[in-house]
Amino acid sequence: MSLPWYILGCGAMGSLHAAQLDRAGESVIMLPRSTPPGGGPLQLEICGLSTSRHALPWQAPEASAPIDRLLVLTKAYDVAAAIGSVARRLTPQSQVVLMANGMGYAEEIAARLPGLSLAFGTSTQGAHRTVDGKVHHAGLGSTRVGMPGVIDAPAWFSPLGQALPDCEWEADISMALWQKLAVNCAINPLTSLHNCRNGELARDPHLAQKVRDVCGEIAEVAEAAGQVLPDLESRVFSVIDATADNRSSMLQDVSRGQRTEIDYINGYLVRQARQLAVPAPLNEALWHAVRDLTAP
Ligand SMILES: NC(=O)C1=CN([C@@H]2O[C@H](COP(=O)(O)OP(=O)(O)OC[C@H]3O[C@@H](n4cnc5c(N)ncnc54)[C@H](OP(=O)(O)O)[C@@H]3O)[C@@H](O)[C@H]2O)C=CC1
Ligand SMILES: CC(C)(CO)C(=O)C(=O)O
Repeated sequence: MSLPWYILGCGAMGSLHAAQLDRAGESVIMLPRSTPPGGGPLQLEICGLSTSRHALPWQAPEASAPIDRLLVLTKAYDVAAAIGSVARRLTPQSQVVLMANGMGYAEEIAARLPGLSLAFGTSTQGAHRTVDGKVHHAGLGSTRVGMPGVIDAPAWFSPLGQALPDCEWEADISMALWQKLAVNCAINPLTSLHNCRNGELARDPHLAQKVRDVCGEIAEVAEAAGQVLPDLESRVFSVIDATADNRSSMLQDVSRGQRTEIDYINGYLVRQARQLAVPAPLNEALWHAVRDLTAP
């Protein structure tokens, strides 16, 4: 058996990934931020598109065992603090895989913990926590994992690639992350502000034009940052089609009055645009409008 996979962020996606690794026979150790009730193994029940039950070992973040393989599945705004809570257990040999939506948290980690080996994942699986404490597997999807500049999959990736459905090493992860950023920059704030499902962004001509305008701004910022994004608009519309019935994760956060990931989505794009002196007024407006929606 390979080294254990530690899971930081034991919510919907963390639980789903833990279950998929456990089903594949991998050793999994959960890192919940508070002690699970009863103190015994952490009980997980997955329902929906896949069903299984798991009793998984867990450790407090401040335990002392070194962490060799760490999968981080918190929200973007919690990534740096969550990794900080296990920083003493990480070594230059540790492999950290960051799976949150958005961009910008890698820079926060590099500033606080320079020298960590970071890989990035992007997933189109879907999951949410249910009121009775289960995790509903709501969307089959694929996962791409990679490290900037690393073309071939390193050995540590193999068990992860086999455990998660349709999970492959991505030779150009920077492009994949920019493409996912563009998808989230266009779909998430517009669906949140117009309280609509993803598909409405293609059906309503006014919203469809906004999607095109957001994509245009992103393509220019990305290009100034050295990242060409071919066919961006049609890729974003394909995701809108494929997820037409979804309520985006941001719309769900807004509906529950929870913090959104906007600072790491359109907010990240605008910070890049400012640094590169490229105008991005529409992304800036969307960033502020969504922040206003959830302002205390
Ligand atoms: N859900 C989905 O379908 C998809 C989600 N994503 C992305 O995956 C990421 C995770 O999303 P999701 O699973 O839905 O989010 P959840 O809110 O369900 O889970 C986040 C988890 O992170 C934990 N957490 C927060 N801060 C810390 C910390 N400092 N230390 C340890 N754990 C911490 C939370 O703990 P606690 O339970 O104590 O609050 C919670 O369990 C997001 O970036 C999201 O955009 C991407 C694709 C699809
Ligand atoms: C792809 C999309 C837009 C699906 O809803 C998503 O990633 C999200 O909701 O955060």
